[in-house]
Amino acid sequence: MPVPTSRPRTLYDKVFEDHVVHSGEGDTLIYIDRHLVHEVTRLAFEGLRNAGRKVRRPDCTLVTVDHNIPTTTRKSFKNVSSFITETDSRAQVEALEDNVKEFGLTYFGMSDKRQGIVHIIGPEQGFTLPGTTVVCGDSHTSTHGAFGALAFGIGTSEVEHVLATQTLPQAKSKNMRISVEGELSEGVMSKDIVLHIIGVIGTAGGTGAVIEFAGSAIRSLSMEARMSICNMSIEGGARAGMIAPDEITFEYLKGRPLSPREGEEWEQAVAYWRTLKTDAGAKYDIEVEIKAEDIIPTVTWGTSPQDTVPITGVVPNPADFKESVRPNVVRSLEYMGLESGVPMEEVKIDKAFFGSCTNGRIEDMRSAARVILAAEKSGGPAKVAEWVEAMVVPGSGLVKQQAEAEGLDVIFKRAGFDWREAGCSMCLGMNPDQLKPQERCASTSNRNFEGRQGAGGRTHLMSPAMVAAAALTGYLTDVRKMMGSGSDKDAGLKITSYHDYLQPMDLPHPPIEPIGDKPSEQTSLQQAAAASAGLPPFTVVQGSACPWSRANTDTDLIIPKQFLKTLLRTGLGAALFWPVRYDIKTGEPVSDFVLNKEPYTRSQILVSTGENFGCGSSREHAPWALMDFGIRALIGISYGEIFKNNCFKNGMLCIELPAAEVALLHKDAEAGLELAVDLPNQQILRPNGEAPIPFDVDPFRKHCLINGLDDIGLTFQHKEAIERFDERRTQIWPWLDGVGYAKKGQKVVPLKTGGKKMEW
Ligand SMILES: CC(C)[C@H](C(=O)O)[C@@H](O)C(=O)O
Ligand code: SF4
Repeated sequence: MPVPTSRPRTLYDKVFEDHVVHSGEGDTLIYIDRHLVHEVTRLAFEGLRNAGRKVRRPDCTLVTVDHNIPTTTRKSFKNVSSFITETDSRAQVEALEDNVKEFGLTYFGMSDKRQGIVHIIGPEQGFTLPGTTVVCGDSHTSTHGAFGALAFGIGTSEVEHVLATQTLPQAKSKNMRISVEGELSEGVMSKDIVLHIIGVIGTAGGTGAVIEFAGSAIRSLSMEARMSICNMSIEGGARAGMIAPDEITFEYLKGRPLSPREGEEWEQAVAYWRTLKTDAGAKYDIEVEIKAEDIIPTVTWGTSPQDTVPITGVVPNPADFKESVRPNVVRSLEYMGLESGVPMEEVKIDKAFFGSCTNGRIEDMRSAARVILAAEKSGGPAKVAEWVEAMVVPGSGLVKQQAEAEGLDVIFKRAGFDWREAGCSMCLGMNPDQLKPQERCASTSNRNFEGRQGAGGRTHLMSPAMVAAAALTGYLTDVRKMMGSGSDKDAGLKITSYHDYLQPMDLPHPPIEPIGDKPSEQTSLQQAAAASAGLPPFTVVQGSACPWSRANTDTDLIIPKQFLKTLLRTGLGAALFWPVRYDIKTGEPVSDFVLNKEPYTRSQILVSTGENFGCGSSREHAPWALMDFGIRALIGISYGEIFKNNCFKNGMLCIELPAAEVALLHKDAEAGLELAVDLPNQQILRPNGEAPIPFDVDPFRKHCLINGLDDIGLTFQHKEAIERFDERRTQIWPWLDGVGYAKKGQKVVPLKTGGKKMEW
C-alpha cells in the first residue's frame, strides 16, 4: 500500500514497499498482484492438491501454454491430445489443462487466439500494469518491468506459494540504475542496447540488484522496445529490470482488455501511475552510464550473453582476456567453431530464428519486414540465402493476426521465411524446432548457452533487423548496409492499431479463497513447523566434494530442456550436467568428466571457483537434479539469484565465500578429500587438521534449513495481514481485482479478423 514517507525513494523502493504485507524475521512478505503460469511449472499444482489447498486469487492468475507446443499450422487442431505428438510435451500440456479445470483458472489454450508466450500475452491483455508486482515461474518475467512493475522470475516451489497465498517472501534487493543518454544511431535497436549493456556489466553485473533503466535514449523507446530491454535484465544477473511508466506506457495500455476501464477508474489509475518515478535525491547502490552513440548493431560470439561484439568487429582472441576467464573463452570459441581474428561479418549461418519473448512482438516483425522491403527495393539479396532455413514465430496469436492483417506474413513468405504459430519454439527447443549439432543460427532470442537451441547448436544473438539481414545474405551482416535512408522507412508497411485485434475479457471473479488449509491457530515458528515441515532438515553435510571451475554455469547446462518435461521432481540425478557428462553422439558417459569419476560419483558438496553458478533460467529442475544426484551444499563465489533461492526452497545450502577461500576448498576437492558443511556452527571443516572456514548465512534461512521448514506454512502465520492487504488493495487499486476487468456476464465478442480468414 502507498507508504507515507518523506525519504526520497527509487521506483523499485516504492513498488516494493507499497506491497509489504508483513516484515519481521527473515524475508519480507510481499503481496503479488499478477501471476502468470505456463506448463513447465505445472508441478506446483501437485503440491496444492496434496495439501488440499486452492488457488487463492484465480482472478489474478492467467495461464497459457507456450514452451512445449509445436508451431506448425493449427488448421487441423482439435485438442492437445491429438495435436501434440511428442509424448512428454503432450503429457505436460494435458496435465496443465487438467489443473486449469480443477482449480478454475483463466487459460489461453491452443485454440484461443490470445495464446502466446507468457511475457507477450500479459502486457498485450493489460494484465501487466504499472506499480504491480508480477511473478511467473520463468526467468524472463523481468520483461514486465517495462511498465514500472516489479516483475521477477520464480521457481516451481514459489509458484505453489503464490497460488496458495498470493504472497511471496522476498529480500530487498540493491538499487542499480543504468542510464542510456543521447540519441541512438540509425539501425540501432533496443536489442543492441541491451546486448551492449550486458557486454559492459557482464552476466553477473546486476546480481543482487533491481536495475532501473533510465536516460533519454530509454525514454524515447516504444513499449515493445522497453520490454526487450527489461526482458534481458536477467541475462545481466538482475532480480528485475524496471522503467518508470510515462505517457508512452499509458498510451500502450489504454483500452486493453484488462486495463482499468476508461473514465473515472482510468483517471484514478493514471494519477497513481504518475507517482511511480524515482524521487529527486533517491540513492542508488550502483550507477552505470552508457552513451547511446557508442552503441552499434551488436552480436554475440560465444556461449554467454555477455560475449558481445559490434558487428563490425572480429572474433576475439583469448589472449586479450584476463587469465582467470581465458579457459572459458577458449572453450566457447571451440564450441562455437570460431577462429580468433575472423571478421564477424564473415561468419556463415545455417538457420535464422525470429521470435521469443524478447523479440516476438509486432514491432519486431515490422523492423525485420522493413529490411526485406529495403532489400527488394535496392536490388540486394531479397530472398533467404539458399543454404539458410529461416523461421518466423510470432509471440502470440494476436501478434500473428495483426502481422497478417498488415501483410507482414506475405513479405516474410515472399522472402522464403517459414511463417509459424505462436510459442517459444527454437528459443529453447522444448518443441520440435531445434538446431542440429553444429548448426549456426542468427537468433532474436536471449540465450546463447551451449545446447540452448538444440544439442551442439551454435547461437548468435542479435536484433530482429540483424536476423533478417543475416537470413538474406547467409552471413552475419551489418544491417545498416541494407537499410538505405531512414526517411521512407515505413514505405510498403501498413501499420494498424492493436485496438482492432483485442476483445473485452470476461475473467471470472470467484470469491477469494481463505488462506491455509484450516484456519491458522499457530503462533510461533515452532508451531509453524508442523504445518510447513516437509523438507529434509540440513545440519551437517559431510562427504566427497566435486571440484567445478566453469564460470557462468547456466541452468541449461545443469539440466537441459528435454528433462523439463518430467512429471516428477525426482529421478533427475542421472541427467545432471547432461550436455557435458555424456557424449553427444553415443550417449555414453564421458570418462574424464568429474562426476563420472570416483570418488565424485558420490559427491554431496560442489565447490565452484567459477562465479555466477546457476545463472539463467528459473527451472527448479536444476536444484532437483543436484539434490537427486546427492548434492546438498554448494560452495562458490556467487550464484544466479533464482537458482540460489530455488536451492533454499529445496532444503539446500549455497555458501558464498571469497575467491581465495573457495580456491583452497577446490584444492581439497580436487585431491578427492572429504569436506563437512556444518550449518549450526556456520563452518566448513577441512581435512588433515586444516583450520575450518567460517561462512555467513541469513539467520532466518539457517533456522528454516535446520528445521526443514517450508515457506507456505510460515506464510499462513500472516493470514490476517494478507486479508487486510486484500481489502485495502480493493479500496486503493480497485482495478486490480478481477471484478474490475469486465462487467459480469458480459458476452465475449468475436475477434475482428481484419477481413482475413484465421488459420484455426
Ligand atoms: C522453462 C522456464 C523455467 C525457463 C526460464 O525460466 O527461463 C525458460 O523459459 C527458459 O527460457 O529457459
Ligand atoms: S526465453 Fe524463450 S523459452 Fe523462455 S519464456 Fe522466453 S521465449 Fe519462452
